[in-house]
Amino acid sequence: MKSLASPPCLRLTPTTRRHLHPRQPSSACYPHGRIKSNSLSFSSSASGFASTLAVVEKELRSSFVTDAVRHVTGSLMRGEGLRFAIVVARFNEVVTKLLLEGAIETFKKYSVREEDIQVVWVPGSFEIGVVAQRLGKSGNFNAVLCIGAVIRGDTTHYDAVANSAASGVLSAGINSGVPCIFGVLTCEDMDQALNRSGGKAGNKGAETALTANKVEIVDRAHKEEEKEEDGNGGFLDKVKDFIGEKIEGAIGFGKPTADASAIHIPKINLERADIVVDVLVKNPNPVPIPLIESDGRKLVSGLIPDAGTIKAHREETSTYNDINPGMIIPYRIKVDLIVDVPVLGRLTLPLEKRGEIPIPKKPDVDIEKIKFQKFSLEETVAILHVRLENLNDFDLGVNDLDCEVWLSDVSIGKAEISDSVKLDKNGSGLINVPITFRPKDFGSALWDMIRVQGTGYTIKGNVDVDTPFGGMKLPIIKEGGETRLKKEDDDDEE
Ligand SMILES: Nc1c(NC[C@H](O)[C@H](O)[C@H](O)CO)[nH]c(=O)[nH]c1=O
Ligand SMILES: CC(=O)[C@@H](O)COP(=O)(O)O
Repeated sequence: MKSLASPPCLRLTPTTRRHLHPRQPSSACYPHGRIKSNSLSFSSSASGFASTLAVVEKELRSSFVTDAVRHVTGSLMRGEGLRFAIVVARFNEVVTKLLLEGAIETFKKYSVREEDIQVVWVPGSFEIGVVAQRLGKSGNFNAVLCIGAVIRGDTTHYDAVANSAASGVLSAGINSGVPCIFGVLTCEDMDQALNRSGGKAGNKGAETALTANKVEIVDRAHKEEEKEEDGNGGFLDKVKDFIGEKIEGAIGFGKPTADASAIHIPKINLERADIVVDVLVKNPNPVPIPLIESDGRKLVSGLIPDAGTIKAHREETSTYNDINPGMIIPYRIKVDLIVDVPVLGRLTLPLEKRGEIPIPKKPDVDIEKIKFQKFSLEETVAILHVRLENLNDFDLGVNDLDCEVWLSDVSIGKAEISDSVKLDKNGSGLINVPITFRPKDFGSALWDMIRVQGTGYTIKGNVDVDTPFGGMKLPIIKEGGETRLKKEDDDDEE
């Protein structure tokens, strides 16, 4: 069996599902200034965390330091619109404060807006990873800077803290899908640390900010998103889904869904089938979302919702050779709709529908008899009693019939009906087709033939039928049949 690879015609009918998630105040999304503890994703529901987290949360509630950020002004270009979190260890604060200042100074140079920087203090470098991960997963930041200073003491404690900080930051990046930049100094002594926090070896905090602000970090995140739109369903797919759920829950932006809700076949014959697909796009967001394109083929574009229905811009034709009555042709429709959702960004909504189109067998046709109502050389009016037999395993509704009729070898004219008749599956039905002609035009042969009681006939034409799969025009033909000729008042039941 062959399959129609793509739909000949797409009609897309998106509908709306609005206000499922009431919009939250925007501060929940982009907090700035002194932040209320409930505006973060940290919550008391995180009871599964070790007691260290309780310490961290206490720190968080009491110690969001944003005053320093408030002093950051200016507007360069590159970092505008990027959002960063900075997790800073309070341990060795004399050093970490300088590192933080260096980081913020650098953001300032890169035009990151103060309201787009969130500073979170944690007790020590050991706690940085867990908080960085939660900030990364919040979906609110392009990158998370991790700042700390581990300075060797007398015991091996240094190694434990330094290694844990490094692996914690690494895990945070991997688990959240958001770059977590390692800005934790690991020094032999305080001198080394001060040299690296604005002293003669520079400021590692500033370098960390630079790394976070580097275009390739942000770009890399975008590229990964694009890859995800290929529908690979990889790691980033999951991350994005996760973020999507979080954001949906938190601020009301959610992933739209698309489904092929109905398939119509408005026209089918032995040469061509038109398939129309109704696509239902549900937009759970409180704002319209732009539908960018579908499958790179620009089938549709517009806002969902806007006026309600978005029409497909083009048709596609697939050729399927050797269509024969009685066949069942499988089809598969595959379209990727791409939408732009606030906060979540570009999402691909893959759409696939499979089905089967049966090609009906044309009805058998027979002129059972021809009854003459008016009988003269000038004008003869006859009723053709046409029996149609449905050879299919489904009902047919006959809506229209047009045909040309030959008696013997003489074409007596065209006839049509616009009555409806239902043919049960494998059943038959009778249609009365009126026809008017002038025997005079056909010479005496036809006239003689009409006067006898039976004759050969040919009928050719088309019937418009309704099937469970849509309306179709089917050919009818009967060549050289035999029929009885009757006067109107003759006994019908004979
Ligand atoms: N010694 C250093 C620490 N130690 C503290 C730990 O980071 C952690 O807060 C504590 O063990 C509770 O879990 N932290 C640093 O940042 N730098 C150090 O030199
Ligand atoms: C970096 C540290 O772990 C340090 O503060 C611990 O010092 P000590 O090894 O002397 O206990």
